[in-house]
Amino acid sequence: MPEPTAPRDVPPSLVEARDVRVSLQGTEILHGVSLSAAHGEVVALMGGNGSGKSTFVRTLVGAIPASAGAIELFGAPATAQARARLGYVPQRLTASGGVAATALEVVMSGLLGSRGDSAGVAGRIRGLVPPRDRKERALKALESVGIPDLATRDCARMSGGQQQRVLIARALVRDPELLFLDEPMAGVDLESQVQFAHTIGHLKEHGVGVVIVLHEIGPLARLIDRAVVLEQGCVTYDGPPPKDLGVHALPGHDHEHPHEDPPPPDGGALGLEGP
Ligand SMILES: Nc1ncnc2c1ncn2[C@@H]1O[C@H](COP(=O)(O)OP(=O)(O)OP(=O)(O)O)[C@@H](O)[C@H]1O
Repeated sequence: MPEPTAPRDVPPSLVEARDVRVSLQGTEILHGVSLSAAHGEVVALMGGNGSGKSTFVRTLVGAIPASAGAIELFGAPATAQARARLGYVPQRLTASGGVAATALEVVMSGLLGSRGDSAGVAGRIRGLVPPRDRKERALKALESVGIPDLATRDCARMSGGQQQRVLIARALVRDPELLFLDEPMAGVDLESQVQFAHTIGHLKEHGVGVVIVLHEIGPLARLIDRAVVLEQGCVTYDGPPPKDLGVHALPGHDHEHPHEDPPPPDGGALGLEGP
């Protein structure tokens, strides 16, 4: 008799969304969108303005309900407890929201209501982060995005790039296993982008999954495992980012470059149309 086959040790996807539909104010915005990300995988979510990227991310993190489809987190249907294991940096938010707060305070606010300690998820389930540990963890998170020296600086007096880093630190302080970032590079200078790429590389090495909305791949090129492209609420591409064609051939690249030849009428290698 043959030996029973041992189950294959395939780790579940950190996020698995299947045929997700979302309607906002009576209009269907997402028409059956699927996406997955595994441990250590960096997935770029791309597409033109209004294609549904932010709506999709907000649905995945539980900010908007899906009208149909399935969302699994860590191999099981998404629950509030599973969502506590996520990090999320929304689009175009200023770090302090106009209220005077230091970087340290903003990052520490990421721990309010979260459960955790230095033991990570296991600790999160055991209890709240003790107040005495919060400052230390917030400082470590600021260090990981390269701005420990700005800890006591008022966020309202920081540059856009610095504020963006504070918000990323606020997401990281929760020790997320899966991170959603909505256009974290928008309005951020090249130095900050390089620092940001370094942070993402570090997370990737530690098995964190990252879903990141991008228009420009920039310094992240070497870290991105897969690109998923949305067009009018549907996925039109899901595969490796084309390596040999450079940033300008990537889906979602909708900036004009007058010094370059116009894109081919079929929209290039991925069959995407320009703006
Ligand atoms: N609260 C809302 N109510 C109704 N429609 C909305 C709402 N939020 C977004 N939409 C619409 O949903 C569509 C997708 O918007 P979304 O912000 O998800 O696109 P996006 O791909 O993230 O765009 P961008 O690249 O400009 O950020 C757009 O047509 C937008 O007008």
